[in-house]
Amino acid sequence: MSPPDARGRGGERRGRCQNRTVAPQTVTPAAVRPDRAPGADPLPSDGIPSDGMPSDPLPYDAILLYSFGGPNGPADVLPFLRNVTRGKHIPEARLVEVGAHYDHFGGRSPINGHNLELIAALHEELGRRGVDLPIGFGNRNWEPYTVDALADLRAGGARRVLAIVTSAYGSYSGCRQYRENLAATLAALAAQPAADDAAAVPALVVDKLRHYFNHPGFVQANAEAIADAYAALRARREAGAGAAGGGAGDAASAAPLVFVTHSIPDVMEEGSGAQRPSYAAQHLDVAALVAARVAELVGHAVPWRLAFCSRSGPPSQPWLEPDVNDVLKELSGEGVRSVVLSPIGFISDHMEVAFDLDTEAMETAAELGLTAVRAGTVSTRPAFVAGLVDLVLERAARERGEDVEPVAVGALGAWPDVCRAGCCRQRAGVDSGVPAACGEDSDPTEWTAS
Ligand SMILES: CC1=C(CCC(=O)O)c2cc3nc(cc4[nH]c(cc5[nH]c(cc1n2)c(C)c5CCC(=O)O)c(CCC(=O)O)c4C)C(CCC(=O)O)=C3C
Ligand SMILES: [Fe+2]
Repeated sequence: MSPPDARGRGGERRGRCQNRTVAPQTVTPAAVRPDRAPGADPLPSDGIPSDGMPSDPLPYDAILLYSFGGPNGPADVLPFLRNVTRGKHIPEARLVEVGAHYDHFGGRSPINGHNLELIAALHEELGRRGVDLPIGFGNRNWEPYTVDALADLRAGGARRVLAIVTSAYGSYSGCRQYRENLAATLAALAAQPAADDAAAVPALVVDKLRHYFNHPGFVQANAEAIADAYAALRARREAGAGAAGGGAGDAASAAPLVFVTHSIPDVMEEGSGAQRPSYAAQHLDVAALVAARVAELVGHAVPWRLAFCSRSGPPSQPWLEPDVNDVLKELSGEGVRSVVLSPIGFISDHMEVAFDLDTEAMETAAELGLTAVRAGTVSTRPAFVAGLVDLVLERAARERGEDVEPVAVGALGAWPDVCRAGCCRQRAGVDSGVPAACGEDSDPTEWTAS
């Protein structure tokens, strides 16, 4: 295997002082707590929601699971990559490199399958609460496309749709990019039927669910997945303890927790922080919460840090650091023998997780002689799914004019239902002029296809 520098990750960027580097942190159970009273947990650990959450979805008559998309077979890989990178100044060599990641997995991404599983789980949880809503599935970059999903929902009678974006955090990539694509989709949808009988086509209004990284369901599901990973690590160390000698279980307890998320360019990080705490600040907040909850679940403090993966763009452009592979080297240099990796930036095991973590970072760990266990994503864990349904019903209640407080944990507060003017620009302070739906700075006609 080639060294990490040859893979274009880390080498050229090390020591660049303008890069944002997130410092290592340690948290004990007492150090960081959710900012709510004990006993007021709206989501108990079994993931079954609290009493008192209304179960009326009106005014919404449909949900859209709105995601990134990924190739469904080898022939899709290059056209998908061209869709993703159009106008983004990603070097051609990077496209070839990323295309090869998909080749390792039969030319397909697991992302669409995972999103379909999430939809099934959402249907089940809604059903448990007596709610029957159609859920469409649409992607920004590949089939099934959002325009078809919304056209289907409209044909089925939907008039007001709540979009659940599969990105938990706010940044251009996880927020405004989705809103820009949605505005374009709604414009296309509005144009589509006009040729036949415009007057007969009802308006379709689409709202977007607020970011949910600091919702208790997301925090709880991540903590449970990490606690499972610590149990797996302990079992592995104990299985090897005969050869290695005593104390292996203790070594597993002390294993640091490395949270991993998608890197973004520094300018995008600045843009994400213009109206609300930035992308990196959101991750640091939720990481502290999750680590505190993990400490409760596993019964000991867990030292943690935040690392980044999946950097692209030219080497001259600074992106958030440190890279996960560099963090593994650093930990190894500090004498650490085992680690838990938690892909807290992603809600399911798609290609970034399958390749950048399970393949590449695991190779780095193996080279260093580190025992590494990768925690699961929130995926269809009950706490996460119930949390999303709570968020949908909570938003519906507010849209009906009811006085329902948005639920959030941590220090940053709930994200606004409607994005603030100028939020999550691609470059801090630069208005690209591209219309974006579902924001205070959106023209209302941009989230209405009529
Ligand atoms: C913050 C963030 C998320 C999390 C939020 C969210 O979930 O939306 C995310 C998710 C994803 N990113 C994905 C794939 C890709 N991202 C790329 C490129 C980029 N991502 C960026 C950021 C993010 N990306 C950025 C700043 C770029 C540079 C170009 C640009 O400014 O847009 C490229 C181009 C090649 C490369 O450069 O790697 C690909 C192929 C897939 C699908 C994986 C699959 O197929 O399973 C998913 C879920
Ligand atoms: Fe990406």
